[in-house]
Amino acid sequence: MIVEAQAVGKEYALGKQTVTALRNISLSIHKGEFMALAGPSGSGKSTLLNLIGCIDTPTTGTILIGGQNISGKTPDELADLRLNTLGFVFQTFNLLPVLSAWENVEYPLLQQPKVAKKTRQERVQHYLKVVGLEPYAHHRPNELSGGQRQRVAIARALATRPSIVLADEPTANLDHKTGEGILRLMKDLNQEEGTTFIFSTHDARVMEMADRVIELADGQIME
Ligand SMILES: Nc1ncnc2c1ncn2[C@@H]1O[C@H](COP(=O)(O)OP(=O)(O)OP(=O)(O)O)[C@@H](O)[C@H]1O
Repeated sequence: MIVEAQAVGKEYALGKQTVTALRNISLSIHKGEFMALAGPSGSGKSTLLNLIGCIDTPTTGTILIGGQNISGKTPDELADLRLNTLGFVFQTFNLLPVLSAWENVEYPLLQQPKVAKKTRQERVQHYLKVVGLEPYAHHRPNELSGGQRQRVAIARALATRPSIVLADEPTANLDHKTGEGILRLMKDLNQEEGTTFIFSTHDARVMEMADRVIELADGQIME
């Protein structure tokens, strides 16, 4: 199993109140799975992705990534895991506005000292090509369309060769045709490189392409 959640719960403190976002989630994800998390708004999809992505920690229960319990890890070890094992595509893309498409994709690679300059440049070029953005390498995010920005974010998430890509609503904010292209691209990478994909979605096309759809409601997995 590449990802395991064991009886995971997550509560947020909101003023004096406690919001329960996830309750008793147990889930195993195989290496190479193309998996969708579905469910209504507020059902806990983003929360679960953030926990698997080590961006946040569960209130109760355990998450294992590649067999390793992440709650025992130091902040440095978690940063390392995020950098080397996980790729994250956020709904808002989170590109750095002052950097070009090329530099945005290169950025996480600069933090991998083991990747030599030549390899780094080949990787950036390769992934920009994979997402069809070679001609836009020197454009900044505000000089790109929404779909193009989304593709830069995907190239950036893939360039570090993560074994797991987490994507929060990868086709939201995109027109039908662009969304279809992005999905196809992710499915091809899944099949060619064996990358595990886990995404949250409301999109029926995404669910159709998935190997498995897990349905959340009110912070729980529906049977
Ligand atoms: N930082 C936070 N503080 C307080 N409550 C939060 C926080 N983040 C999420 N929640 C609450 O946790 C629950 C789950 O939210 P989450 O964002 O995981 O849902 P979602 O299924 O991803 O929704 P959507 O489809 O609208 O993105 C919601 O009730 C939400 O209001």
